[in-house]
Amino acid sequence: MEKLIIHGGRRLEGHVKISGAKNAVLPIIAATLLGQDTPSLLDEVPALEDVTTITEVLRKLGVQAEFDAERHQLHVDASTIGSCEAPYDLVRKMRASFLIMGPLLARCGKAKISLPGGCAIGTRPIDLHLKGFEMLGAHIEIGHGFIEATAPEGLKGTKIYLDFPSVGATENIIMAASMAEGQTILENPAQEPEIVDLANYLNVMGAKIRGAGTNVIKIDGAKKLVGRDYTIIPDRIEAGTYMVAAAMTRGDIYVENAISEHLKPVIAKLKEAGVEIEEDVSGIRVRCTQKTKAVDIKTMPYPGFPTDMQAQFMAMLAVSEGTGFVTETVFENRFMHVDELKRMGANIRIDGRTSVVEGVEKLTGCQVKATDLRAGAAMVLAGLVAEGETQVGYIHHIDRGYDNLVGKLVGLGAAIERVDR
Ligand SMILES: CC(=O)N[C@H]1[C@@H](OP(=O)(O)OP(=O)(O)OC[C@H]2O[C@@H](n3ccc(=O)[nH]c3=O)[C@H](O)[C@@H]2O)O[C@H](CO)[C@@H](O)[C@@H]1O
Ligand SMILES: C=C(OP(=O)(O)O)C(=O)O
Repeated sequence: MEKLIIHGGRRLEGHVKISGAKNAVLPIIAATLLGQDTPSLLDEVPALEDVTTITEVLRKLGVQAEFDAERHQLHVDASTIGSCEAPYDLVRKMRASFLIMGPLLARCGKAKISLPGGCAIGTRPIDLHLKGFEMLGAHIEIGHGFIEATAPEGLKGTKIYLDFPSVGATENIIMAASMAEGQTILENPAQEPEIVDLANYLNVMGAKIRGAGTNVIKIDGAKKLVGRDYTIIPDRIEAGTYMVAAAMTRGDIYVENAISEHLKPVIAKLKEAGVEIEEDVSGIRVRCTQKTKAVDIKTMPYPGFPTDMQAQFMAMLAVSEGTGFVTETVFENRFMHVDELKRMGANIRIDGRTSVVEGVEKLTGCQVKATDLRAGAAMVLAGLVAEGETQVGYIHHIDRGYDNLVGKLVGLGAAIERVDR
């Protein structure tokens, strides 16, 4: 089994370059399905397992898709689509595969996709996606583990209010509505920077989307969208993870490409913890000279504190001065890392949706597992400051979302290696 072996206690310093955002590139790759006539060339595509998986999904649909991981470029020619069906083996690997439903419905008037199922962090239903498709005029049938959506007469623009600002539902609805007849008004959508990136790409393809990033999005359906070149935004969660690494190791890291506008709650909380932050147009410098102070965090949809940074902050709080409260409101079961951190000596107790983290003097290295992607990142961060050796297993979760994690950390002076034993 592949593992990461970390020897803790090294101060991290230097430059790290942030890759393109996983959560922007996945919906954008799904959106390439809408591009007729000309191919799309996507730039700054991170080399991640999730990118490989969604590229395979495109190929299963009969679309030409080539990923050049060295150049970080993905070439997609969706001028013809051969199939509208996504099988379980691929959707199971990555829930974001479900994002092809909106584009397929818009482009082909039908889609059959395996039900994604739950995952470690929660049941993650897709009711809001389906409600949106139905309001746009699609007929939905569920059976034999598949969801089949059809709209033989095409989709029609309408007003849709989302009960919760779901990121995936917002993306799927925008993509479906971009080729619907007439106007769609989406109220209470997600406002994440990745939604704005998707809308920008769709607009470059010929869509008419206004208001992405605000609480109302208006989409005027276009007759046809064409493939276009596009560059993906930097990954704010990857950036935030290295910022926490600087804070925990009392290091000094320049996080190149990080966009401070996208990281406001993370920056605010790091400053509150006593970390020095300097922002400029090319990135963010993070310096820490003392033990961090405990802070409280509560995850919320954007622009609130991101749930995808909760586990990494928990690792930091585990070795901070004082007691911090971590409240998770977005996912119902995103505390799997607590037991793993406890194995390393952390003092954490869970009380419903809140974890109470009492900082300890030191963590000690041991064998732990990455129970999900960000839990895995938290284990690596804890390993960077733990006494002795930490072995992190189940690292396929980490490969889903961190491009060259080991290389980037080694470049900053960490003692970390990937082994297969
Ligand atoms: C590929 C991608 O971009 N993944 C991100 C996306 O996931 P994802 O798009 O799955 O997250 P959502 O915003 O949809 O989910 C947030 C909450 O809404 C619930 N929900 C969602 C849809 C639905 O139809 N019904 C429903 O109840 C979910 O179970 C969850 O509790 O946003 C999450 C929240 O910021 C991030 O943690 C993920 O990294
Ligand atoms: C939960 C995450 O991703 P996904 O929605 O792809 O599972 C994440 O990026 O932390």
